Formats: sequence, structure tokens, C-alpha cells
Amino acid sequence: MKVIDSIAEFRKARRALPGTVAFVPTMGYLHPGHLALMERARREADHLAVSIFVNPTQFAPGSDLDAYPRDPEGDRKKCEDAGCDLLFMPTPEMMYAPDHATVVETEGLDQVLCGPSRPGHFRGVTTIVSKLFNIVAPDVAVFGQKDFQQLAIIRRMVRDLNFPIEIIDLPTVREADGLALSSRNKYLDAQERASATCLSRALAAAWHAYQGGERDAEKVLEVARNTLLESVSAQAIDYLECVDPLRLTRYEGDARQIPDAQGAVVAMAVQVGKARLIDNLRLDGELPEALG
Ligand SMILES: Nc1ncnc2c1ncn2[C@@H]1O[C@H](COP(=O)(O)OP(=O)(O)OP(=O)(O)O)[C@@H](O)[C@H]1O
Ligand SMILES: CC(C)(CO)[C@@H](O)C(=O)[O-]
Ligand code: BAL
Repeated sequence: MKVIDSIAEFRKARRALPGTVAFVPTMGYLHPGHLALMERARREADHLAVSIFVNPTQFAPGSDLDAYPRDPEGDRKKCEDAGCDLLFMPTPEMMYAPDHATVVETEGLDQVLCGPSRPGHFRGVTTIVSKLFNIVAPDVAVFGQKDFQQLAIIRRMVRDLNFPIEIIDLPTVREADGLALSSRNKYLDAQERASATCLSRALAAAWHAYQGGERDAEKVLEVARNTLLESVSAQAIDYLECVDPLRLTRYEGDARQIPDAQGAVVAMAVQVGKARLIDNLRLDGELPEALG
């Protein structure tokens, strides 16, 4: 595995690789969710490229950029063991010139879910993912469904801007008790870790309501909200929404009936201690084993 921190060197190493490249972009502090993406990527192409970059432009001022967990040595080893050929670990100074002025923005899809509470976040994500796609030049890129809105936005960006890259997504990897793996789980103490299962329990409750025949999104959400409230306060719930899986429009008010043809995703962000946790589930899909 080559570990590279310069853009020019990365391009050179990429050009020297014969065949196709699959790419997994990450912010590091790697866990089995990331490793599942790498394993799939490895099977999709001749070579695997991974990036580790905690992208400052997707963090709001005063949020957890400095506290974000990092483990470069451990991550290197995990990438090597996962069969990574090229590991790109640039510095913020390399990725953003002092007079960097260009952004990529996918309009509309950031009006719901995480968008309102993280203004500018998805513009930071689409900008850095565009830059990484231009540097890595992969044939395939693999993302996790845990970041459901990010995935929908990246798919739209790739389509709209004609990136010649196939996007593959993978189901959320979970702990045995349902908690979605996330680098930010590190912020949880033992008591918070126990409460954090309320997200996946709420999703399971919503899934059962839908599968039992409920199509009124507001009633489905009430079931989920009541489950969350067993473990956290109402103020801790950043959002809890039920949306169309592709357009990300909310099922609410006059449009609260979920059409069977479209299906629905329930998604939420909940503050548990210092961690803002997100999770989501397709109501018209299978119930993941860890939520059973
Ligand atoms: N539990 C998981 N299962 C599958 N994929 C995941 C999981 N967690 C993260 N990913 C995916 O890994 C990629 C990199 O995500 P990132 O490095 O931000 O990890 P993270 O654990 O989501 O961190 P954070 O705590 O910041 O949300 C993204 O495509 C993300 O969707
Ligand atoms: C896609 C990404 C690597 C862009 O910084 C990040 O948002 C992430 O890790 O999901
Ligand atoms: N996993 C998405 C990156 C972020 O929360 O900033």
C-alpha cells in the first residue's frame, strides 16, 4: 500500500495503476462500517483507493472539527489489511488554497433532514467529494446508507455533473444491539451508550407500524417519537422525519399518506451527550437483523 499526502504524487501513482479503481472516501477513525465499504470496493475493481481527510468545510464554526476522533496509525494498518493500494491522507492546506473560492452545491435536497441544522454542511461535502473524485479519478465509489441524505445528494451531483463514476451504497453496519457504527460513538460514556440504542429502537418501531399497514407518516413518526422519548428529552431530538427516498420530500400535512409505489425512509438526528447521532431506515425494506 502506498500512503500519499500530495495531490501530484497521488495522480502519478493512480496513472501507474493498470485497470479499474474503486474509491472509499472517509474521515478516518475507521470502524467495521468503513471496512465493509472497502471490502465491497475491493470486489468492484482491480484496485482500492481510500482517502482519510477530516474536511473542515463541512463542519460549522464551533462544532466538533477539532475534537473529531483521529487515529492515523491505526487507520493505516486497517487500510493495509483491507487490501488498499493507495491511501490518500492530505492536509487541509493541500486541499484548500488560502484563496479557494469554488464550491459545488446540489440545490434543494438540503432543505430537509440534516440540512436546516447543519447550514453549509452538504455544500462542504459536495465540494470535497468533487475534488477527491477529480484527484482519485475512480471508476466506482462506495458510500454507506447511514449517511442517507449525503448519499442521495452525491448521487444527484454525480448525475448532474456527469462524473463518470458508478456510485454503490451499502447497508448500515450496526452493533448487536442495533446502534449504527459511527466514529462519533466515541463521544458516548457508558450511560449515553445505553440510551443511544433509542435511535434504532425508534426505527424498528416505525418499521413495524408501517409493515402493520400504517401509511399515515405522522402516525408512523409518533410511534418513533414515543420510543425516543423513553430515553431522551424532546429537546434532544434534532429532527425526526419521514421522506420520499429519492426526492427527499417530507410526507407531512396534506401529503402525509405514504404511497406504496415510492416507499419511505424514516430518518433522525438525536443529541446524546456530546454526540449528535443520525440513523435511518427504509420502511418498505427488510428489517436489519440487529433491529429484530
Ligand atoms: N455504520 C456504518 N455502516 C456503513 N457505512 C458507514 C457506517 N458509518 C459510516 N459509514 C460510511 O463511511 C463513509 C465515511 O463516513 P465517515 O468517515 O464520516 O464515518 P462515520 O462513522 O459516519 O463518522 P461520523 O461519526 O462523522 O458520522 C460514508 O460513506 C459513511 O456513510
Ligand atoms: C464523504 C466524506 C468523506 C466527505 O468528507 C464524509 O462526509 C464522510 O465521511 O461521510
Ligand atoms: N459522516 C458524515 C460526515 C459528517 O458528519 O460531517
